[in-house]
Amino acid sequence: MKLGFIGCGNMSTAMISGIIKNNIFKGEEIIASDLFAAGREKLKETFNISATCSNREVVEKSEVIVLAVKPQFYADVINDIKDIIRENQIVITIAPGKTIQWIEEEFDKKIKIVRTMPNTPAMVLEGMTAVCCNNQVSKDELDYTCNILSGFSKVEVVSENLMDVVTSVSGSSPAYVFMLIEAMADAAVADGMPRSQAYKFAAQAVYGSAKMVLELEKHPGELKDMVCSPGGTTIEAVRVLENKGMRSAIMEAMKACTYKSKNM
Ligand SMILES: NC(=O)C1=CN([C@@H]2O[C@H](COP(=O)(O)OP(=O)(O)OC[C@H]3O[C@@H](n4cnc5c(N)ncnc54)[C@H](O)[C@@H]3O)[C@@H](O)[C@H]2O)C=CC1
Ligand SMILES: O=C(O)[C@@H]1CCC=N1
Repeated sequence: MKLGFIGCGNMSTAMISGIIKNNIFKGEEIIASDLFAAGREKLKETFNISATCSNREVVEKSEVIVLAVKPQFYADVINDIKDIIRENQIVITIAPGKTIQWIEEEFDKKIKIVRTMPNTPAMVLEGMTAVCCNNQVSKDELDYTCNILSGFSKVEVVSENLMDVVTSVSGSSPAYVFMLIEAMADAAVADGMPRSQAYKFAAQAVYGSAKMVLELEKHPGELKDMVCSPGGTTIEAVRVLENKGMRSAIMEAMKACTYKSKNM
């Protein structure tokens, strides 16, 4: 097996889906484990991968292993597999707050660790993943890992001290954006638009706006000014958003998120 996943939840599903769709690996080259049969059977049927209840089997059979369980289960999972992990295997972590130093200490041996922070837009192949690694990982091995991650996301190598900020700005941020879309749709519904149409209009506006920032290479403030006609409608909305503290609310929320990631 090329790739193994421990945990068959949301992130594993998103990652495996993209990796197979983009022909990085075939289903037959992937194995995944979960304590619960429902999760692993679903992945097995959907992607034609191998599935097992044994985390140790995943480690025995895989070149690269993704630890895709919640952070509070990392210690137990590592404890279960640490005696059979091999020096030539790469361990990919995706949990917030779990530093490379903490992971090395839990394994208690020299292993290759690539710490990452992906996000759920991976489900539609539009993820964003930050990556850093320990010095057991060679340049070629890091490139190989980044290529796997590129199956479902854009990938950028960052220094480890930015990983908590990454959690806030891309790992968790889809939740804030969904809240924005929900609020926009609620307002449209309040003014008479059918709900399904409201989600479509709100989501397409967010999607197109994000695309403008990425592709036009203009400052977001300039793009905002292009929408605001003098004496027009948009500046009225902007005035109310400033008055209600939209920017400050987002900054405070993200500071709380980063703090939590640092102190998990
Ligand atoms: N959901 C998100 O937006 C993101 C999540 N993450 C991180 O990814 C990791 C996975 O998150 P999700 O996929 O959302 O969680 P999830 O709860 O959907 O999936 C985790 C899976 O692990 C299984 N599991 C629990 N203990 C296990 C054990 N001892 N052995 C084998 N399997 C076990 C659970 O049954 C579950 O199916 C977490 O560390 C999370 O913080 C990272 C970026 C984004
Ligand atoms: O909420 C969480 O802890 C995870 C990490 C990033 C997104 N979800």
